[in-house]
Amino acid sequence: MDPGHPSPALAIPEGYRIADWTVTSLIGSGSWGTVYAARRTSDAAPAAVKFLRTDLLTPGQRASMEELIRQEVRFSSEADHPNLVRTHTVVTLNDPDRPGLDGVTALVMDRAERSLHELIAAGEPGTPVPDAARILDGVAAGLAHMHTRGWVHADLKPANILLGPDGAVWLADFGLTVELDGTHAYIPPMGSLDHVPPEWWSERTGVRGTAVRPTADIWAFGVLAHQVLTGGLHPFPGSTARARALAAQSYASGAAQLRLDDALEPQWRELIGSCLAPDHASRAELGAEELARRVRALRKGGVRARRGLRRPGVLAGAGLGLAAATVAATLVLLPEDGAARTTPPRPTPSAKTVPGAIPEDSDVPVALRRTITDAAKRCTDEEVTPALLAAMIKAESGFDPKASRPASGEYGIAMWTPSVFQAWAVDGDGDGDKDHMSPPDAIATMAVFTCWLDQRFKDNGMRENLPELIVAGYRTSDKTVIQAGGVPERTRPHVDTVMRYLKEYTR
Ligand SMILES: Nc1ncnc2c1ncn2[C@@H]1O[C@H](COP(=O)(O)OP(=O)(O)OP(=O)(O)O)[C@@H](O)[C@H]1O
Repeated sequence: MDPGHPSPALAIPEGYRIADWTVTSLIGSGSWGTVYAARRTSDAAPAAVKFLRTDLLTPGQRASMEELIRQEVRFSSEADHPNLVRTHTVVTLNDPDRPGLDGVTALVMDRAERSLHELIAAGEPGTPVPDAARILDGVAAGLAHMHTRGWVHADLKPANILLGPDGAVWLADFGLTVELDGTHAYIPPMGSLDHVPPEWWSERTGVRGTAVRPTADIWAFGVLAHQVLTGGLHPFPGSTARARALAAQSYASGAAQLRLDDALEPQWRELIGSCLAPDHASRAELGAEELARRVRALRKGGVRARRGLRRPGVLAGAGLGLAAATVAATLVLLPEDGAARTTPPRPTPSAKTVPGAIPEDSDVPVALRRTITDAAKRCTDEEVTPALLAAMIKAESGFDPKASRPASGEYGIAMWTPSVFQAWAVDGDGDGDKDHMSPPDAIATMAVFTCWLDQRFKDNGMRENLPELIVAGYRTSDKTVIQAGGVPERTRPHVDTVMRYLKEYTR
C-alpha cells in the first residue's frame, strides 16, 4: 500500500528536551511521523526521535491514525530482538506553551545510518546492494521473531528496513503491525502497493479493513529480496506500482509466468519463487522460520550476480527512478504531474472520448464535465465512460461536493469511505494531495476503482451487464458481486437508478 505523501514536518526546536534526550536535527518525514536526530543528555549516545502527530488530520482520519499510532507505540515498546529497531522510551509531550507539540507522541529509538531504500537508491540497478545476503539474513531473522510472537509486520518494504552502526539491520515502522487473532487480523487498507500479496486485492473488505496473514510478510520479503539482489528491480513488470500489482495478480491467477531477473543465482531464485508463490497456502508452507533458515544458509554460500543475462527490469519505488516496461494491464494511471507513465496496450485513451461522452444538454454541472471526462480517460476499458461516471455520481451525491452520509461513513461527491479512498487515492487535480472531499480527486479515484472492478468481474468470467456490476461493486464490494454472481438484490434499486440516469446520458 502506498501510504501516501509525507506529512509536513513537525518543527522541533534544536535543543528540545524529551526525557533524557536532546533533539538535534531533522532526519525526515513519513506518512504519519517526523523523525529527528537526538543525543542522550548524560552520555551523548545517538538516538532518533519519531514524533507522531494527528493534529493535521480530519476527525475521520484521526480515529484510524490514532489506532495506528497506538499500534506503533505498542509494538515498538515490545520489540526485543537484534533485528527489530529498539525503542528506549515513549513520551506524550506535555507542552501547553507550544500548542503544535502538546499531546504529540514521541518514540525515542536507536538511530540508524540510513534505510535500505536509500542504500538501494544509491546503488547500481542490476547489481546486488553491498552486503545483500547479510541484510536479507537480518530481515528474515527479524521477521521470523515477529511471526513466532504472533505478529505480522504488514508493511515490509525497503524504506522500513533501517541500517544501523556496525552492520545492524532493523525492521522498523510498526504502525501497521498486528497481532494475530486466529489465522489473520484486519488492518486499514494502507501500506505499499509494491509489496502486498495478490490476494490482498480480492480480499479487500471496505470499511473493516483488509485481512492480513503472516504470508503477506513472506510475499513482501520475496519482493524485497528481489530488489536487494538486483539493485532495486521489482519482480513484476510495470512502470507504476498499480501496473506491477496488476502483473502480480495476473501471475497469481495463472495468466502469466513469474519471470524473475535472470541475474539471480539459482538458489536465490528458488527461494524468492517460494516467497512469491501465487497463493497464500503455498507461502504458508514455507513459513518465516524456514525462510530465515534458508536465507542464513544462502548467506553462508555468498551472493554473486550473474551479469549479462538480465531481462529489462523495472525500478520500483519513489526516488529509485522509473524504467519503461509494458504490461498487459488496461488500467491507465496518470501520475500526479500529469504525464503518462504507462504504455497502455490497447486502445488509446483518447479513442473513447466520443462513445459515452456527456451530452451537452444533460443536467451534469458544466463545471464537472471536464473533470469527469478526464477521469474516465484513466481507464481504457470500454465500460468506464464519462456517462457512466456521471450517472454514478448523480445517484451517489446528486453532484454535491459536500454530500455526506455519516451513518455509513461516506463523504463527498463520490461518497467515498475515507479509509477505502486512501487505498486507491489519485491526485486528480495535481495539487499535491489526495482528498476525498475534492471533486477532481474523488472522481479520478472513482474512475480508477471502477476500472479495477470492471477488470475483476471480467477476470471472473462475468461478461454480461458490466456497467450494472460496476455500479453494484462500487456500492458494496467486488467480492459481494462475485459471490452473488451478479447484482445483489439489496443493491438492485440503486443500480436501477444509475442505469436510468445512464440511459438519459447515452440516448
Ligand atoms: N530510527 C531511525 N534512525 C534514523 N532514521 C530514521 C529512523 N526511523 C526513521 N528514520 C528515517 O526518518 C524518515 C522518516 O521515517 P518514517 O518512518 O516516519 O517514514 P517512512 O518510513 O519514510 O515513510 P512511511 O512512514 O510513510 O512508510 C525516513 O527517512 C527514515 O529512514
